[in-house]
Amino acid sequence: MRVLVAGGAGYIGSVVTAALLQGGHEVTVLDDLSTGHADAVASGARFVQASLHDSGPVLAEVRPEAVLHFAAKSLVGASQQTPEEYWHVNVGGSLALLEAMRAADCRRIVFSSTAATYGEPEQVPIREDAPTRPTNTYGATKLAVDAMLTSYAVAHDFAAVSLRYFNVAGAAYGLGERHTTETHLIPIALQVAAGKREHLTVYGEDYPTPDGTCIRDYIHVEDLSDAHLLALPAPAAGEHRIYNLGNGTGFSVQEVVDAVRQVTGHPIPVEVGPRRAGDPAQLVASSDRIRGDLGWAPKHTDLAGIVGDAWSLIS
Ligand SMILES: NC(=O)c1ccc[n+]([C@@H]2O[C@H](COP(=O)([O-])OP(=O)(O)OC[C@H]3O[C@@H](n4cnc5c(N)ncnc54)[C@H](O)[C@@H]3O)[C@@H](O)[C@H]2O)c1
Ligand SMILES: O=c1ccn([C@@H]2O[C@H](COP(=O)(O)OP(=O)(O)O[C@H]3O[C@H](CO)[C@@H](O)[C@H](O)[C@H]3O)[C@@H](O)[C@H]2O)c(=O)[nH]1
Repeated sequence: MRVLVAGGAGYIGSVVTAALLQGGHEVTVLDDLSTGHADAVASGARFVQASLHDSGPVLAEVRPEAVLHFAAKSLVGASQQTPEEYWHVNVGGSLALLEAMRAADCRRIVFSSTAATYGEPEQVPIREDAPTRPTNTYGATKLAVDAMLTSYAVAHDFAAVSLRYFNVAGAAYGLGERHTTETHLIPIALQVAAGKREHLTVYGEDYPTPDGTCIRDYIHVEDLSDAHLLALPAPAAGEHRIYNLGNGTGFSVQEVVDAVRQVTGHPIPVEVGPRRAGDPAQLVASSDRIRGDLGWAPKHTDLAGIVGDAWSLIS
């Protein structure tokens, strides 16, 4: 397939770009490099530096058969400080991309949605039919794009899939997390192990969880990438599917820190700070729907293995 990968210079998009190339697809990456890196784009892909808001001419020229849409602002904490940026990029940018697709007669899309669309869950593991009540602006913007995709499927015959990722981690194809200002738990803990930071701050230990720290479901980026390749051809025209993607096992912040200590052999000094605004206590996925529909199954479910793959790029 001839595909356009929006946000393909970022962490997850660059891994999926490498997998698409390996699968024989023809790939153009569109990315404004606001948080991505041109050198993360695999050499077999064409790279165009452009914003989602200016995607019209790019799609008109490339004429892709499908789009994989990773481009977004994606930090829970920052979305509470500068919500306008999140609405502008995530919702305004996605609308511009969908309109560029319509103009180029491209109606197949896989979108990076998130566990943050659910908010504080009533039940774990979280299924796709759980209530969506985001506790932060980031989740609200992603939920708005999910709704946009349903409308475009109904009104404009789009074939769409929203993949609601839980916490993505690990590395593949020599590509890992590389954010200029890192905010994610595992890379920060690894930076402490590598001596690049003095300590890790745990954001709250008064949550209603067994050890008081937040619980998340960590999914390996390679398993996530497999899901994209399965999802790409799956929906029919007029269909919008939603799939959760996680391992189905929750680990607390404390357990992640312990795994990093074990994998790296370094002490990880920890300070306890206040809660981070917008963080739900517990997010754990049920991925039964994608397992049943598409036969997806994660291969890397062991936390130490996921941490070890990320560490191998740093150490
Ligand atoms: N990392 C996670 O744990 C996680 C979990 C759930 C969902 N997601 C979603 O997955 C996607 C990829 O996340 P990531 O961790 O790889 O983030 P990332 O920041 O590494 O990648 C995002 C990419 O999009 C590009 N981009 C941002 N705004 C753009 C714009 N207006 N026009 C063109 N390009 C733009 C950035 O330059 C970057 O290369 C995001 O949509 C994110 O919301 C990530
Ligand atoms: O220095 C740190 C960094 C994080 N945390 C905690 O660790 C957990 C994980 O945080 P982080 O790695 O920042 O990921 P999330 O905020 O859970 O968000 C990720 O996972 C979401 C899905 O669950 C995605 O939607 C987001 O895009 C992605 O950034 C949270 O409880 C944080 O409070 C700390 O205690 N200290």
